Amino acid sequence: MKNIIVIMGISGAGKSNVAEALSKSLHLPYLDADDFHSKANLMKMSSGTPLTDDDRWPWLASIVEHILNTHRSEFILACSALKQSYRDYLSQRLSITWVFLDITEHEATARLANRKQHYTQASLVQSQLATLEIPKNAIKINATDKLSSIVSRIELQLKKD
Ligand SMILES: Nc1ncnc2c1ncn2[C@@H]1O[C@H](COP(=O)(O)OP(=O)(O)O)[C@@H](O)[C@H]1O
Ligand SMILES: O=C(O)[C@H](O)[C@@H](O)[C@H](O)[C@H](O)COP(=O)(O)O
Repeated sequence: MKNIIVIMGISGAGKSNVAEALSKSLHLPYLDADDFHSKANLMKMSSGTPLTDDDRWPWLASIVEHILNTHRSEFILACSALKQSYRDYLSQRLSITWVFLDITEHEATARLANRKQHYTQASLVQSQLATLEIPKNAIKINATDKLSSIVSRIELQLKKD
């Protein structure tokens, strides 16, 4: 099975930033689940409407298919993976190490309000937190630490596992 490190958490937790930095540090390819959303999903999120399970299943399926169809055997993936059922689905055909970026509503809302050129609305943070089922089997990281400290901590934990 392909080995994937998934950086998960709500919108604004820092998934894309952390996944990109970790990918550089570990010299592994990086994928962002954001790039796999359909136009309909993007329009929904742009208008501040939360996605439903029905919106997310085909999206998650397309990510798995993409990974299985590439020749690389290891990836870093930034993906919200908010519910345990989504994580179970991704784990069916991929061997996954989970990294959970933990962030408060206040901090995530402030970050999204400042983040430019992105479709996600800060108003989605509440529904993202309501949907989030905190993983039990993840490397848990305080998302407000410095990016370099986050990357070092993840690398340390990966060595222990
Ligand atoms: N560790 C961090 N410290 C401070 N700001 C951060 C940190 N990680 C991410 N950010 C900022 O927070 C915003 C959201 O980060 P991003 O990686 O896009 O999150 P996500 O992919 O989870 O939505 C961006 O503007 C980013 O620059
Ligand atoms: O499952 C979802 O509701 C979405 O995938 C969401 O969690 C994701 O976070 C968006 O793609 C926004 O993108 P950012 O996470 O990069 O803000």
